[in-house]
Amino acid sequence: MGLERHEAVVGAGIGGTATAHFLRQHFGPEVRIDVFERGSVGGRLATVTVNHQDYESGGSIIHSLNLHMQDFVQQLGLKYRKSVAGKTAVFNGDEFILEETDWYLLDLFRLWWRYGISFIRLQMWVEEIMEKFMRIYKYQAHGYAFSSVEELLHSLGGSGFINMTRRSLSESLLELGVSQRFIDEVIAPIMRVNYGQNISIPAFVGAVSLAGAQANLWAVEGGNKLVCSGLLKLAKANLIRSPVATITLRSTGDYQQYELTYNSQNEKSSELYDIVVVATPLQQNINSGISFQGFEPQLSEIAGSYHQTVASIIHGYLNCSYFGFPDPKLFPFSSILTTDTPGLFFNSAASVCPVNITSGFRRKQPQEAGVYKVFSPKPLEKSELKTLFKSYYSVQVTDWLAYPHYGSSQGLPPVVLHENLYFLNGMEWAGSAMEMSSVAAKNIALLAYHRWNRQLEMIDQKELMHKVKTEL
Ligand SMILES: Cc1cc2nc3c(=O)[nH]c(=O)nc-3n(C[C@H](O)[C@H](O)[C@H](O)COP(=O)(O)OP(=O)(O)OC[C@H]3O[C@@H](n4cnc5c(N)ncnc54)[C@H](O)[C@@H]3O)c2cc1C
Ligand SMILES: CC(C)=CCC/C(C)=C/CC/C(C)=C/CSC[C@H](N)C(=O)O
Repeated sequence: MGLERHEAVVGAGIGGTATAHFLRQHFGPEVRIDVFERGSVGGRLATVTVNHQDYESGGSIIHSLNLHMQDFVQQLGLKYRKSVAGKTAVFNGDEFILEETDWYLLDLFRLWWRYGISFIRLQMWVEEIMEKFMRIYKYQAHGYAFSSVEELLHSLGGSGFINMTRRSLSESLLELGVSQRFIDEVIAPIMRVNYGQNISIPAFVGAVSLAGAQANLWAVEGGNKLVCSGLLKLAKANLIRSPVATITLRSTGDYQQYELTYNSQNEKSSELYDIVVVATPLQQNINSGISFQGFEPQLSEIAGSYHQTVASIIHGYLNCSYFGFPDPKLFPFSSILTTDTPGLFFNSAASVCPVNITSGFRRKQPQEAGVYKVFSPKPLEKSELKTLFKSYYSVQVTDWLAYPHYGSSQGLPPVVLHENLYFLNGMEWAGSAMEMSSVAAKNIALLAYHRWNRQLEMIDQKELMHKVKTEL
């Protein structure tokens, strides 16, 4: 056992890089932090280049109340990129059933006319959930940690939050008094664009998705993945660009460490660590390539699968006729959502802005060649591309195992895999978003710190609302 503590993070997405940053914050300058990455820093935060400009192909939008992401951007001296306004419409395969106009009051009136007060009920529901969710920042600022996702959610919203990870969104909304028509025509299209899934997903992730459809969204100038490379630097972590193959428990007397093996320049290398955080999904269809050895009993397999979503970035001319607008000059929408109509081959299509918006930037008009992002459950066939686009210059396809296939697992995965071995991505099973991984990262750094120092009173404390009010 050396004097210097060694800590490893597997995965350099936003979850892994934020973990490295928070580990440094809590454990101080003395520890060595190695971050392993088998692909690109950023993971599911990635860009593709079209016509000399970069566009987000993975995680793209951030909520104005996502305070960890905000804090990272400020600490790293990065800039906010606000989205450029545009109008949205909902397409059912034949026609637009809902169209946004230039007039806010007219839109409100139309919503009321078609759906009654469903949209007000929904807005209040999302606001209430957001308000409770935001308690996490206070708890984490006071140093409290949670040993499971369930404990964390319970501390924020009691059994109500736990139930929301088990009940479907549609059931919860119907109970709230939201109409079936509103669910089919508004909620389902939002779930399709954000998670490529339907209204049977759990209510909690449904609420996260609805928060992601609010107006106050932003992104990082230059690309969201800049946060990941920035955090690695800020953490003074060593980036090891190799896939981790095995994590083996090694014991010397009472002292336990984890040996990580990896390939470095075609040679097998290994290193011992005191604390390890796995910051990548471990579900079978993701194929992380990590095997766990020497654990008695063996670590159980993490159940569930990840959902395929294909992001196609297309440079071309939208076929407005397909949407019932023979004259593209009259096509007013920048974002097209779709209903859950059998046979509809795409989830959404939207004109997108590059990650660097210069002043005076304007969206391309539909009669001009523009850059569009189409989300679909499978790669688009040539005939489907020709349906959506009159003609195109290029198509860049990123075939993601994007987020949990909600409903493919009962319960939420564990955070603690072994004494000092942690798993970050269980949090995505409550809701997958950059901020959820960041919250999980802060939680694991605090948890690892308190468990290492035997400060058990800082873990899974009850009545935190009251405690943080009375603490200095
Ligand atoms: C198309 C798409 C759109 C999205 N849109 C949004 C959005 O608008 N807003 C939002 O907030 N969220 C969005 N998300 C979700 C968000 O991107 C993810 O929740 C988040 O990026 C997950 O980060 P992570 O670090 O937890 O995992 P990942 O980004 O998956 O990072 C895991 C990393 O581990 C690496 N790895 C795996 N195995 C090994 C190994 N054996 N050894 C070493 N490294 C390994 C991987 O290469 C990867 O880089 C979107 C996701 C997708 C796919
Ligand atoms: C964690 C909380 C409280 C809020 C996060 C809200 C948020 C930003 C959700 C985004 C969810 C998501 C996975 C969106 C994917 S698609 C995004 C966008 N429409 C696109 O076109 O890329």
